[in-house]
Amino acid sequence: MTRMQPPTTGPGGAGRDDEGGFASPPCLAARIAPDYFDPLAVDAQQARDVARWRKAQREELLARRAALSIAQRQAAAAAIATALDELLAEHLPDIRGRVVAGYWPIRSEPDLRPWLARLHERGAIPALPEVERPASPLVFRPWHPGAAMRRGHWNIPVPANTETVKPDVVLAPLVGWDGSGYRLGYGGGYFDRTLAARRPLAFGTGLQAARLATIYPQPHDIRLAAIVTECGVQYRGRA
Ligand SMILES: Nc1nc2c(c(=O)[nH]1)N(C=O)[C@@H](CNc1ccc(C(=O)N[C@@H](CCC(=O)O)C(=O)O)cc1)CN2
Ligand SMILES: Nc1ncnc2c1ncn2[C@@H]1O[C@H](COP(=O)(O)OP(=O)(O)OP(=O)(O)O)[C@@H](O)[C@H]1O
Repeated sequence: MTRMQPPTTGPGGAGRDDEGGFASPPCLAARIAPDYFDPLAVDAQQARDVARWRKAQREELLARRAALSIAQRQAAAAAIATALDELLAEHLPDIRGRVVAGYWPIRSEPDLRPWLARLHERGAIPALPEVERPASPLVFRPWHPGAAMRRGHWNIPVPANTETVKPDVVLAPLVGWDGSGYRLGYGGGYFDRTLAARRPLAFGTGLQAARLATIYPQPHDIRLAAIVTECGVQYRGRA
């Protein structure tokens, strides 16, 4: 995995190589104990620089996305849904009984609820994520069109039921993405924590215009299985 410095590395950041000085890098540690995360395994200055750079990128990408028309967003969502069908057919030809986690769109995210509704008709079990506890992995609850909802963390609507399911596939909405399969989200680290704890197939969904040269992957960032935009499948990981 390539680790790069952000462009704004300050004093004490560039050239230091603190990674590898610990017996167990955090990516392996997370497999042993999913909640384990060692902030000392990365250079503190570099981690701060990356966090600052990501915050600025998020703001710009979110502002650009918000400026799109509803028609542009709907066209993008329809094209993303077509590419997702292609990916699902490759990975899970029989979708019946499989749990597919989407998301309830916020902040101009492509609305893939119609796609989830079609999967429901085909016998799959759609699910939506919920932040049940801050700084913990997401939980997933079954959902179907018309299901009763309530407001969750950040006011995001979540299914009112208290059941939890284990997704076979998880859609991870992208604020930004890069050609190596890495994702920039809203900065809570929720998807990374979720994917570290369990390994469902994770497909990133977002706009082509949200592509960055790199997101400067950090030890906690987990590569997605695929990235899908309105231009089709943009990244495929090795199975
Ligand atoms: N539609 C949708 N639902 C989703 C997600 C998503 O990305 N999209 N999530 C995907 O994970 C989860 C919610 N993610 C969240 C991510 C960050 C924060 C949050 O509190 N952000 C802080 C900034 C954090 C920081 O920069 O340190 C904030 O904006 O104040 C809340 C929820 C679950 N549901
Ligand atoms: N596996 C993990 N264990 C503990 N903390 C983590 C883990 N993954 C990420 N974090 C924390 O979350 C913070 C935010 O991570 P990051 O910038 O990658 O968020 P994001 O992927 O954009 O957010 P989200 O997935 O919620 O949309 C990191 O600085 C890190 O401290």
